[in-house]
Amino acid sequence: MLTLAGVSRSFGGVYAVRDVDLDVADGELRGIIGPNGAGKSTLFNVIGGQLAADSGTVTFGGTRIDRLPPHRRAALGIAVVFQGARIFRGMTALENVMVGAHASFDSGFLSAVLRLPRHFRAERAIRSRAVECLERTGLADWADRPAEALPLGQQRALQVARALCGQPKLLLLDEPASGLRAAERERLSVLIGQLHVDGLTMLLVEHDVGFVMRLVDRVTVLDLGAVIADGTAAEVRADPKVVAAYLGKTSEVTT
Ligand SMILES: Nc1ncnc2c1ncn2[C@@H]1O[C@H](COP(=O)(O)OP(=O)(O)OP(=O)(O)O)[C@@H](O)[C@H]1O
Repeated sequence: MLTLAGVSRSFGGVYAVRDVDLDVADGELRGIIGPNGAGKSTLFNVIGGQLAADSGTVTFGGTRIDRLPPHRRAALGIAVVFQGARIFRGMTALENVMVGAHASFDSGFLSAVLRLPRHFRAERAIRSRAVECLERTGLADWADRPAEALPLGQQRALQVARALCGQPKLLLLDEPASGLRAAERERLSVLIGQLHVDGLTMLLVEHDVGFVMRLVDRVTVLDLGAVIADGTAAEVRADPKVVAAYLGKTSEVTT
């Protein structure tokens, strides 16, 4: 479904991502790990379109996407959950999720302004889809609460719900577990596991190695921008290159 071939991106002459090849199959949950500064976020942003690659190609569902802006990639079915709790304050949880659906509905600006029936039909459809997404992420009881009143774990789930509301084919998650307490982490892990069972293709970039290893089908390990290992959790854990990359760094491969 997603293929990267020879993707590189540098900042000021220093490679953040270097000659990366990556193949994510339909329905796969792929983890991307690596020590601090390994290039995980840069790679994530190159796939989502927030950063342009200097060279290489990114193909999604057979279409070259590496020159497309983020909104065009979103329209093709790539949804992104960024680092940190990016919620719309002053809006309810339900409204936050509804925002995620607007990209995939074309009710048109003019009909919205003129309040045409088509616009109302679209709004109703968006609302009911958003309610489903809240239910799917365990947030139904929070629907009418201001988004900022939700605990951090629920705010993360809300970001996932918003992404799901656009009915993506590929969900990109950048460090979704960061800052969460153990119980919240566990709930998020169950949610991602359930989406995987439902068949959603996901790419999980995460600092917390243990969180990734328990969840994913395959793990890709980056170090200094390059892929140093790719395989099942057990294969990657036993790889001397991976152990060496993590030695003396703040993250522990065994956590
Ligand atoms: N906008 C930028 N400008 C300059 N250098 C950058 C920029 N973004 C990333 N880098 C550099 O690119 C390298 C990879 O950074 P990146 O944030 O992708 O790594 P990471 O694996 O996500 O790290 P972390 O786990 O600490 O978030 C680092 O050396 C970083 O300093």
